[in-house]
Amino acid sequence: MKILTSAQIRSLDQFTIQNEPISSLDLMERASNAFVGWFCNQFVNTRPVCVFCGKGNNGGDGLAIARLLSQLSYDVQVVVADYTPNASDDFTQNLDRLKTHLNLAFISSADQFPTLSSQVVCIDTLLGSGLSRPAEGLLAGIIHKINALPNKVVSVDIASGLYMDKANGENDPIIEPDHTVTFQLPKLAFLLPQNVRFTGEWHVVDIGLSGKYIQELPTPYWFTDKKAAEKLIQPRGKFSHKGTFGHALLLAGSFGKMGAAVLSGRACLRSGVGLLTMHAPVCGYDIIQISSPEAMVSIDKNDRHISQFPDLEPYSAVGIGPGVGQEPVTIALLEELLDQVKVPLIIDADALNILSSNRSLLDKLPPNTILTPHPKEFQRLAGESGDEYERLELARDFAGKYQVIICLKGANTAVILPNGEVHFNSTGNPGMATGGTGDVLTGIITSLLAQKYKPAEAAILGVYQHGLAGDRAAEQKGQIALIASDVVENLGW
Ligand SMILES: NC(=O)C1=CN([C@@H]2O[C@H](COP(=O)(O)OP(=O)(O)OC[C@H]3O[C@@H](n4cnc5c(N)ncnc54)[C@H](O)[C@@H]3O)[C@@H](O)[C@H]2O)[C@@H](O)CC1
Ligand SMILES: Nc1ncnc2c1ncn2[C@@H]1O[C@H](COP(=O)(O)OP(=O)(O)O)[C@@H](O)[C@H]1O
Ligand SMILES: [K+]
Repeated sequence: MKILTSAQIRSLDQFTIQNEPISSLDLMERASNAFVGWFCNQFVNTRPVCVFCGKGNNGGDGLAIARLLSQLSYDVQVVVADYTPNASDDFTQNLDRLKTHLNLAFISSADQFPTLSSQVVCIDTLLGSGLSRPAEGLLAGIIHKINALPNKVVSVDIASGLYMDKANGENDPIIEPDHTVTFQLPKLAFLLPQNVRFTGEWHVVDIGLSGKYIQELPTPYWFTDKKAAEKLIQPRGKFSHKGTFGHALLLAGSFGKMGAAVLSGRACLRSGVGLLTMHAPVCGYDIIQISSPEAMVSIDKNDRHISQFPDLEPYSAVGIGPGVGQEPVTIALLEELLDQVKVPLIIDADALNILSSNRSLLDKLPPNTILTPHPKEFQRLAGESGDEYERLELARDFAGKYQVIICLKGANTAVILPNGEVHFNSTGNPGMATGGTGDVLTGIITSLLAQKYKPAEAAILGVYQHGLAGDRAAEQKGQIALIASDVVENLGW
């Protein structure tokens, strides 16, 4: 799915209105119906509702939603923030449709904020995608009052006061909803951890905006949903054999960190590779042979750290990093590997830290190498950034400069391609914030690279499947009990 800017959404609304064609009032009705469909599944009609409306089209949605909910026997109260004499046309028309039926108040001061029982569900339609400056005055006052309530709050399209596609100021008044129900497409703001308070759980409802026009609109930002991910999976042919699915080489582990090697090796095997060879220091031999009988082992001359790699000729992809440490012998190995490797490569964990402290190696990265930093590793690699929008830009610059693919890990891991595209992941959960889950991801992506998935596809699909396995694991064990091995065991293709 694409993620568009607020300006693009505006032009998409306009295109749909002109070309479907549909009147903007009817489109508002459709959007409001889509919201009400979601709302009725979430809150039964014994819950009273208070809709807070601005005077733009988001507020127009609010008025239409109030009418539709009252027709469904919800007890509905409407509060309009009278901050401007200028209301949008569709707001005014919806006000006419509503006026006579409902408990409706215009307020011009936050002191007139109603007293609400804690059962009341607040629907926030003060400001939507048209936000052009931080909320202030009356709107800010109402936002603060709503945020101070213990009540459930649902924002329509986007929390009032939150920009869709750029950073807010630290003290901007913004609604802190329990849910956001957004129209048609996810918004960039929802995908960045700094906005978590201002999104709650978010949900996308279809309002039938032109799919053809969405296809035409250029954007660097994408959201990898189930449909997008499943399209990337290559089915296995009936006459395929293990040679069809490549031979992966994983360089991983050191004394005390052989678990990282085992986790990435098992994830690699569970992701469809034909053959796997794991290269490890002497201390890892028994551990790998016993824990991963399906893998072959190549043993280093060094007891505790890897210092060499086998002849690369048989391998179709190489993964390096999980648990390798940063000993001088391993730094030398990485340099030699970068000089020699001709097949797709993924670099993770300590191998990334080696790149950060030996920056001349960055110029040796083969094009389309995949780097999988968590935020701290990314900061070591690329430097500080003021906020997460800036960090995204930094990552795009870095990916372009070195022609590499960056998987910036976290909730909604962002896969950033050399051409500047950013693909946000839709799977995964906080149960995965536990040691070793990153090693699992490295194994999965190494496996896909060995099977000749294009590096960009291997990164996007690998990140998706990793999160999906984490979600399945969390269903079984719960998020708190989840460990990295559970992610491996729940890989399913
Ligand atoms: N036909 C359409 O365009 C559709 C629009 N829809 C709704 O319309 C919303 C966008 O409507 P609008 O563009 O009217 O935007 P808003 O409802 O966000 O209202 C913005 C209006 O207030 C002004 N404004 C912006 N920031 C302000 C601030 N801080 N303080 C005071 N005034 C401020 C703007 O100049 C603009 O006139 C969407 O979020 C969505 O809810 C939906 O009904 C779907 C169809
Ligand atoms: N809150 C979260 N929601 C979704 N996924 C998460 C969350 N926290 C961590 N993860 C995922 O777990 C993995 C953690 O990787 P990493 O930090 O490298 O761990 P380790 O080094 O211990 O293996 C990443 O793939 C990341 O996307
Ligand atoms: K809103």
